[in-house]
Amino acid sequence: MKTLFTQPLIAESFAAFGDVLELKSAPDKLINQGLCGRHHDLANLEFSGGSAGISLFDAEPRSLPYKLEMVERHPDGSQAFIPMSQTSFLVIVAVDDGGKPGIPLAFETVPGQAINLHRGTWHGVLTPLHAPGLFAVVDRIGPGLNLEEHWFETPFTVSRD
Ligand SMILES: NC(=O)N[C@@H](O)C(=O)O
Ligand code: NI
Repeated sequence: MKTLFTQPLIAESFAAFGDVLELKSAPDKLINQGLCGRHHDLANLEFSGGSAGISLFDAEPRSLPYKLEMVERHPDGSQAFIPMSQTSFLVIVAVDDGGKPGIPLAFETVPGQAINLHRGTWHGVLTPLHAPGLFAVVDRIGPGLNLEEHWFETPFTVSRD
């Protein structure tokens, strides 16, 4: 099996695939009598032919090295994974190469980071690395499957080093 080595999740490296949700160096605006900093409008959300929904995913934590067998994509909408606890998780994405995913990239988040996958981005399913694997997920609610899967002929091994 080919090995994919994880890299830290950095907004610039991830920009082609999605948005990294994290605090800026300073808030865009102070609100609530100055007691809250608003870090404003951090993600590009799309819900073609449907509407935005918020769900809770209670996912089993995985560990590295991780066997990556498939990726999927949602042609009609974006999908955000927002941890409900200060934990890190694994983010797998891949470019599209003529309707199939290219060689995936593996990112590890740090606590305090969340992601929003752009509409149609090939990605691994939600993959916590620690318990609790509780996430809020913002994605499209609407008609149709909005899901395309790709199972690799040979799985990849995802490793930290
Ligand atoms: N299928 C589902 O709701 N979740 C996946 O889209 C995923 O990316 O985890
Ligand atoms: Ni998904």
